Amino acid sequence: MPTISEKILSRASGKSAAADDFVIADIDYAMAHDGTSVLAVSAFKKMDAKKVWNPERIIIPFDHIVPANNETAAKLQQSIRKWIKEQGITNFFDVGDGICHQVLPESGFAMPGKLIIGADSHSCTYGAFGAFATGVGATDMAEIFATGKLWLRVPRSIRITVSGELAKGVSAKDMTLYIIKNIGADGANYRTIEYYGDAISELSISGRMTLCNMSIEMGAKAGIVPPDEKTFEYLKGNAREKYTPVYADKDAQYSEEYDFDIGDLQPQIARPHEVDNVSDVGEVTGTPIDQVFIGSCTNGRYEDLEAVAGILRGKKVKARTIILPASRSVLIRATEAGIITTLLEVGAIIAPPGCGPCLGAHMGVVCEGEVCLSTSNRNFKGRMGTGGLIYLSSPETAAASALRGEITDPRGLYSQ
Ligand SMILES: CC(C)[C@H](C(=O)O)[C@@H](O)C(=O)O
Ligand code: SF4
Repeated sequence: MPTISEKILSRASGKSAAADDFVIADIDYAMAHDGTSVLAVSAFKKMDAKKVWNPERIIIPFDHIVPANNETAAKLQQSIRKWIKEQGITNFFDVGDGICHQVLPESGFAMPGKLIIGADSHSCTYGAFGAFATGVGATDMAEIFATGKLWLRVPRSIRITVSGELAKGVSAKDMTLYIIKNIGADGANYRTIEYYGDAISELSISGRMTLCNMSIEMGAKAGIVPPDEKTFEYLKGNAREKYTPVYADKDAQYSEEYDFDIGDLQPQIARPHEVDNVSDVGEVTGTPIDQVFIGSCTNGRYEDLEAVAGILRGKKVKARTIILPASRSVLIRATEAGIITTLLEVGAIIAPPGCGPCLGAHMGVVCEGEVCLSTSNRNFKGRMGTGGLIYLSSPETAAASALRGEITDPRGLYSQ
């Protein structure tokens, strides 16, 4: 009996497909950003393709190196803007609009039951809305641009059930890091993770995006939260088109099943240089930090900035603190709520929406020996600058640590 992936990929390929089958699927939406569109367009041209299959189903947000940091980036971005015009692609989000994985959901492209492919590994974020969404390389994207189709092996599925209530100061990111610690960085290779349980239902849409976003950090092809009232509420007046929610059958076959209880969960930290090198914050408390980065497609949303401002309000940061809201609309909302003023007053730097320091591109690159606490999703060696050490945490832990200039447990900082 089918899982969510089997159902979505059966619908998209027009045949009844089970795990391990190969299918050629029709893509609902395809995304490439400034980084990968350059390669995808070059492959598209090499294939001698002339016109994209459907200019309305291609989405191109510029987010990785925005605004352009040098002439090379400016030139590449110029060439993609030109191609977008030639092709009549309407869903173009230029510099400053935000990170692809934030912009797509905000713009109503991430819908239950859809098959969404992005030329970016964190495209699995859209699983937070019940879509089957995954990342591919630029040449696969070129094939989609040309034909609207992609071959896929239908993934086996893992069922993860999470129960219990998160304590104050402990959030979706801690839950996510804890799951990664237990599953391991390759523990879900080429699987779809389906997330269930009261702790998942309790998560906000933003929290579900954090969780699904990091499914790739366990090797997963996709991570899906079955859609519920919160999903439908978010999509009201926002969804691009009609959608049909897809759920697994009761007796669906899972390759592995895991149960977690997060009732006693402590804030979690991923230590350098692996995402699954996770411990309770208590084990690293007091580690001096040079920089705090709050942002990325994992934790740069309004809810994250609100949590950070709640901890920092009226105080002063000791570590340099760089904040990039995930999108223009996050920045507008945070501005209107006074959060941006609060963050500026505490001594933080607000940079324009985009990926920025997350991948060591610009606006917060670290050097040899520097320690950065980041709310992003990867702490690979050298990612934010050669020789830099990256710890990953929740926005709450990042804020508390910024205040002290060392890794700090955020619990207990609330009513001071
Ligand atoms: C640049 C891009 C291809 C890359 C990805 O696919 O994930 C980036 O977004 C990242 O997070 O490392
Ligand atoms: S914010 Fe970071 S992880 Fe997300 S898409 Fe950008 S570079 Fe990749």
